[in-house]
Amino acid sequence: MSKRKKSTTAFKKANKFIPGGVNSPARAFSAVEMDPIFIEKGEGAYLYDIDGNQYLEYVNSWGPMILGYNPPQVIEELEKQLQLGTSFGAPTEVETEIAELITEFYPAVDKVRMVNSGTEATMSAIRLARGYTGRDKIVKLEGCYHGHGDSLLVDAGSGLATLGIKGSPGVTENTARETIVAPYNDQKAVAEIFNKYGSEIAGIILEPVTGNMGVIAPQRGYLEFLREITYKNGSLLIFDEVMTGFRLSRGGAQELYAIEPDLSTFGKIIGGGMPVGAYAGKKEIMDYVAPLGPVYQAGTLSGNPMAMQAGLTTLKALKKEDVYLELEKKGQKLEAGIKKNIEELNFPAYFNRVGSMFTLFFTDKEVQNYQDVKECDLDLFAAYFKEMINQGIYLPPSQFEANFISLALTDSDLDKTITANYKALNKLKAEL
Ligand SMILES: Cc1ncc(COP(=O)(O)O)c(C=O)c1O
Ligand SMILES: N[C@H](C=O)CCC(=O)O
Repeated sequence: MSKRKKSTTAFKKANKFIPGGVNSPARAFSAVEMDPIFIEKGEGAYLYDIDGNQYLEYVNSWGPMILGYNPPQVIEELEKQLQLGTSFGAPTEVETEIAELITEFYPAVDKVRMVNSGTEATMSAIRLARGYTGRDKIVKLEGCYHGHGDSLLVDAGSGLATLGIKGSPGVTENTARETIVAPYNDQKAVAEIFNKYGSEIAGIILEPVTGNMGVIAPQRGYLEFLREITYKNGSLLIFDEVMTGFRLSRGGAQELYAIEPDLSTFGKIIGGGMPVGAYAGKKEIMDYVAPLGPVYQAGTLSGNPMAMQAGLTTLKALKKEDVYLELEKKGQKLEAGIKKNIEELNFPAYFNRVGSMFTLFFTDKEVQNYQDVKECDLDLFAAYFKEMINQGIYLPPSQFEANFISLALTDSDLDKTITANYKALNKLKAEL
């Protein structure tokens, strides 16, 4: 890998004017003790930095770029919209079109409210759950990340897990007290919380398949259990599908596991690479939102036409018949290759994958919850990251994140990744 001198200079300058030099902590490369790489452009499965280096990449802008970078059909629609105007603060037909398309694939969804980020989506869903049930408490699961809304910044994954931040100053004790945390995949812990607080719980929010502590699938029966206990206690089940929506299947994790939540949140893919979020659910609950209902939520740029066009075009591309089969095939190939490497080298690593999301955990144990991820060898992860990036493979720079497979990846890209993975593990094995 050639030098990254320009990135280093750009990072130094950015640090003068931007806290930590980045506009989101997950980008800072803190856990891998490197300077972040400054990007010039993306094309298909590749990113190009300002020094002219090319990277085969698995971050997908943290999930949205399922079609790869710069998909021509999305660019074309964006260019058309650009000529018409970038924002009107008034309704456009494309907002209804995308909402209708979402309801087509999500039987649990009758109505959709668009916002500008996943954070806004989960924040608004929590407010709605509280307003609708007339209750204050929320249950969240350890290691799940739902953006940076106050109520959900407790034992969260992603950047907070990467930086070892348990909560955040600025979130009042009273707010944090209303959020009760349980370990992921632990039915007993949730049952105990409902035994104690059942009638006070507005809802439980979770990533149905986690990505923000790395990829972990729900154990058999776990989501069914959550559905039943919320139903019995009059609480809402909220699936945060910001990452998994239109990613694990067209109908997200709720289709994959055949569970209908009361509220769903979306983001990432539904904006096709433009800033977006959405919360959605059955008519009865969604009609509780203003202007029909008393729960207030608004946004100057909500339903922004550029974001809606990029999102709608992306979702239309994902309607094609074999798209998810193709993603699954790519996932299977990568999984088989990496697992073979681990086995051949007898390397202490554990591979989790659901559809086009995967994580290689640096532990010899099965990974089923946040505690298991925290016990991974994070130094070994950092060393692996460096070996991969030096071979031109750009992975998420934290053990507490998911890798994403895009449709732009070719067989030869996947072979290249498997070979790089072998070389990296082989080198690290010699140093263990
Ligand atoms: C599952 C999940 N929920 C919510 C969010 C917050 O989304 P955003 O970063 O767009 O605010 C993210 C990602 O950051 C996420 O992965
Ligand atoms: N894991 C986060 C979202 O999915 C990463 C994005 C961010 O916080 O910048």
